[in-house]
Amino acid sequence: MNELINFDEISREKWQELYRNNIPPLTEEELENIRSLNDQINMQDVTDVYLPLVHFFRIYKKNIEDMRFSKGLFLQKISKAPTLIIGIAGSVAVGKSTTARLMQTLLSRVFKHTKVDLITTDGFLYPNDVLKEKGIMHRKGFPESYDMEKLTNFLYEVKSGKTAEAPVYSHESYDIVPDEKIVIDNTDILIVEGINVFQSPQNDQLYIGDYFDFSIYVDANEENIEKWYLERFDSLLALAKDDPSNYYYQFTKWKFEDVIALAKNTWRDVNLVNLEEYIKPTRNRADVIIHKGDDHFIDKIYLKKY
Ligand SMILES: Nc1ncnc2c1ncn2[C@@H]1O[C@H](COP(=O)(O)OP(=O)(O)O)[C@@H](O)[C@H]1O
Ligand SMILES: CC(C)(COP(=O)(O)O)[C@@H](O)C(=O)NCCC(=O)O
Repeated sequence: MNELINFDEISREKWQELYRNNIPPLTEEELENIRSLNDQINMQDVTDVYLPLVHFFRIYKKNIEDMRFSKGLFLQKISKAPTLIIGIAGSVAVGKSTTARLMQTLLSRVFKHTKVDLITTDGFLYPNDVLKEKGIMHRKGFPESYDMEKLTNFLYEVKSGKTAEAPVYSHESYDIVPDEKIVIDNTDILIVEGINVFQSPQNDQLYIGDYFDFSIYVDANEENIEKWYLERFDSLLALAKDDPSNYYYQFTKWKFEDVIALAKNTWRDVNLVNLEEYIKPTRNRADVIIHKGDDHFIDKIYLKKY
């Protein structure tokens, strides 16, 4: 069975055509600002793909606001608008963080006076000492390596309008950063990015999917993602070369072919297995799938039909 049967496949050309007329263009200066914030982004992707996506999200936003208003009339109680939460999922190294940062910038520009925050779910991984104690250090990124109850409580607090705190993970230390927190307060839109955002509950009470108002899955073929994983591994090594406190520093002393073998094995034995078993099966829960081809070029968009 085609697992994407529930989606309309839209080519990049058609997508940009569909939405072009509705889009107030960003100024050159605004585009330049986005580029300086995020040098990975191809400006053509911004105008052809991401701006239409932001405007598509507007439909969801309006729908949610109308529903809240109507419910308020029925209940004779007007409540404060809850934070809208956008989930962004996909494989390790597919480019979720890059997409999430770009969406954050665009949303806050297109919806003026809107506070848009971003957190990543790797902050909810158990710290390395807990993973070691549980004997699952080699399973980092798999469902059991996350404190899903903490993540669910965090999302509940955000939705309830309380001040909420998210822990922070660092690729450089390869661990949770002790005592560092991201504080979410009075946020209009929160983007939650991570490999596990559409995963199933660990018990019947918890389902984080209930908290997402709009969801995006970043997709690509496995050969490309492996390539991007290896390139990122390389960048992490380059960053680490003069910093003994960096987790990747140790590998900068290894022979080149041994480092490549380590990165390839980690991809094959950990991240690829995780992708096939736990991440890709959640793809059809997204409202929108962004499909990337070679060199991160977005070639197709899939929209959920029902
Ligand atoms: N649009 C893009 N163009 C070029 N490189 C990109 C793009 N998106 C991501 N990358 C690169 O691909 C690698 C993985 O991206 P990242 O955002 O870190 O992935 P994730 O958050 O999914 O693990 C990084 O090296 C990043 O610089
Ligand atoms: C911490 C992560 C699970 C987070 O994923 P990401 O933010 O890179 O998508 C991943 O980067 C990771 O460390 N995986 C474990 C195996 C490895 O060292 O790549």
